[in-house]
Amino acid sequence: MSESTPPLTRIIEARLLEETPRLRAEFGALRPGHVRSFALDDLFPREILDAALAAMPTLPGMLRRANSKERKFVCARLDTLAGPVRDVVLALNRPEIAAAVAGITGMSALETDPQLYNGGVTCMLPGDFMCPHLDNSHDYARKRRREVVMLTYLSPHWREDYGGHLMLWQDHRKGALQPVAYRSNRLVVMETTDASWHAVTPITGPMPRINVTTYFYAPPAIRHPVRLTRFAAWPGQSVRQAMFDGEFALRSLANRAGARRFLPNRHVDKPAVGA
Ligand SMILES: O=C(O)CCC(=O)C(=O)O
Ligand SMILES: [Fe+2]
Repeated sequence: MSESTPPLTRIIEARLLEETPRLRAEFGALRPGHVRSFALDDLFPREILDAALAAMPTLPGMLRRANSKERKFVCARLDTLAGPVRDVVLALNRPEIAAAVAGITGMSALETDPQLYNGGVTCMLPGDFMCPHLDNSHDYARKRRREVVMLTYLSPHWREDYGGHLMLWQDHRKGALQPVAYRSNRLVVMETTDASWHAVTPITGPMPRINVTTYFYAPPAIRHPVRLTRFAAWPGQSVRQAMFDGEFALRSLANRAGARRFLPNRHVDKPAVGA
């Protein structure tokens, strides 16, 4: 831990380190048909959580993604976040936290992403959801493979019957479902492999579901084919499945043809961490 470690990072790191043996057992070893994950509760002291919740961006300041695959608000610009929220985002995206997560998951080295590509604050409203999907596999430059996603759940007083739970499947068509409950002040780490399908069940409660997303990456020397984000329908929805498969095939084709170079990127305009 260096001199410049933010105090909030020290708090999160301490929580991870004090529960490492339990979390290591929960994450477990590679097993066919299983997505490895762990959940850590009571992450932040009450006053830090309250300050962050009170300073959340308003919905007009966020970007709406609403289609048949997902419905959510995301904040793509770190510099628009109020201090207490930015502090939380930055405290999580630190090498000390990546190292603690590496110690739990057994991954040899995990790196942070100064661009916070696809990361930051997400807000889902009643009725919002994310269909089963595989996240895309790399950082923005496609130099480093994503190893884990870290989800920090913040909304207070969440009840089980409010929905918004994370569902994991090793293979969305065959594997057994592994539910991970959305709970206030809970941190969830999940491996991001070619088979770690996951979804967020529709929000049925009366309040927004707030989450901070952080990704950790393997060092660039570890090569792996690029995978784009891929959605699947909920089991039994065959028409929607065909639609999603068609859309994925088109997107993959456009990607191979190099279309990405001509598309605007909503993430690179974020200031680097510490800048
Ligand atoms: O919010 C969650 O629990 C998961 C979010 C997710 O899977 C994503 O943003 O790709
Ligand atoms: Fe995801």
